[in-house]
Amino acid sequence: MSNDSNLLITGADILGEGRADILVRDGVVSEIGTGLSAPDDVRRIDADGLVALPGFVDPHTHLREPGREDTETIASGARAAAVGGYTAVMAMANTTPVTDTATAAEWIHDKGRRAPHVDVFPVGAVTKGLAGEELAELGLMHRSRARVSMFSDDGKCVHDPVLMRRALEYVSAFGGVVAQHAQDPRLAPHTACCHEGPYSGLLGLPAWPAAAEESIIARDIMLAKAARSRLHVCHVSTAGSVELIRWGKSQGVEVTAEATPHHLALTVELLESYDSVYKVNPPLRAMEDVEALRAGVADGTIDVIGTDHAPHGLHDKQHDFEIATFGMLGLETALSVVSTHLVAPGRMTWRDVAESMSVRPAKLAGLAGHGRPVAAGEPANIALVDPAATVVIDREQTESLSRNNPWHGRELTGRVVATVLRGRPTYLEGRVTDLAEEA
Ligand SMILES: NC(=O)N[C@@H](CC(=O)O)C(=O)O
Ligand SMILES: [Zn+2]
Ligand SMILES: [Zn+2]
Repeated sequence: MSNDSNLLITGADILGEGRADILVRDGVVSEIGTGLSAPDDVRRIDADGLVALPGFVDPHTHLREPGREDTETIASGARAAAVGGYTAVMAMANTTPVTDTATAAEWIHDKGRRAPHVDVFPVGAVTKGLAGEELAELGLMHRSRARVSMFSDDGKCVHDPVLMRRALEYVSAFGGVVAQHAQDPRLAPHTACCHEGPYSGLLGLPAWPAAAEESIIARDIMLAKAARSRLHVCHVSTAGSVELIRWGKSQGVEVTAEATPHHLALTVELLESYDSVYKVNPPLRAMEDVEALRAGVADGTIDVIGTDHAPHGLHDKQHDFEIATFGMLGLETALSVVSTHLVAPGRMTWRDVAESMSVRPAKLAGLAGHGRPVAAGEPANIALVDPAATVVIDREQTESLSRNNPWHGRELTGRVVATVLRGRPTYLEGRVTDLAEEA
């Protein structure tokens, strides 16, 4: 009887550094070499011309379950993740109800384990109900079955410095990390939706100044330093933020940072269309910010690339720009955007992509079975990428339940061809694999 987690991948270019076959037994890489063979009943993937990378780990995904299952479920988000080459995703806490208790975290964790296409891990809220007033049960979430070690009020900023300090101190006891959505709510209130600069004036849209992000990052770096704790900065968007993080690292502060594919490629000029698909938090910035983010990713100041996949329904997006919801899809297109804007121009190697999309996000979130090298003895979590393929993105061709795709109609270079989770293909030949929900 054939085991569906046995696999032979032939002729893959591992990290873009040399061709080899990859033999998988019982979900684990058993051998890497040339001319490997396997019994006839073992599934084969011909990876001629494809680059093999460790399966991607998204440190920042919004699934909308529980609460808005019309826009994304754990299962649909998991399928979209498989299309994008992901084998693990961190599910943000801003669901309804919020993931702010051990019970809620275990619910996501258990449901995530049954989603067969990707490993889903809950992020815990920092404050109860994301209200920014009282710490959530951080310790209980960590000691629960879900073993939460990453905490975030993402969507909202933990703006009270005393609360932020306590959160950092609290999680340092168990090596946890606080992931901050850096937005000072006085400098950039919820109405702010356009990068402050010539365009906010020209378009007459409420301005979101760079200082609203940078002042929180500067403050949090000082708090993390004093607490000797770990700070992660979500979706960094300005050149000044990159400078601050570079400085924090040079001081030995344990600060990590994330950039999204959209902030690495798209700019504020797109808001001229008033198309709400471009409305996102933090907002699309100027080209000099994009350049600084790219340089930050290339030199490792920005540790990880996170999608901030944020599905929204038509009814929430189809409004005037100022009242539409914030956020854009990202899981299915992330690799293609990174390949087009960073790998093809020579700013990043495939090894660098493996670091920022798999190895470092897994470390950040404390995931043991992910972000491991493609090597014998390691779990067979692998993304196979065709670096030469060009794709024209079509928002209707998606596993997501939402359509707020800012890449619609754009041509990108490089795409995921297959995703393997513990030896089982979750995505192959342009299709998500039929896998039964686990019991
Ligand atoms: N990025 C967004 O614009 N939206 C996110 C929240 C967030 O990441 O801040 C969402 O949950 O929709
Ligand atoms: Zn956010
Ligand atoms: Zn987010």
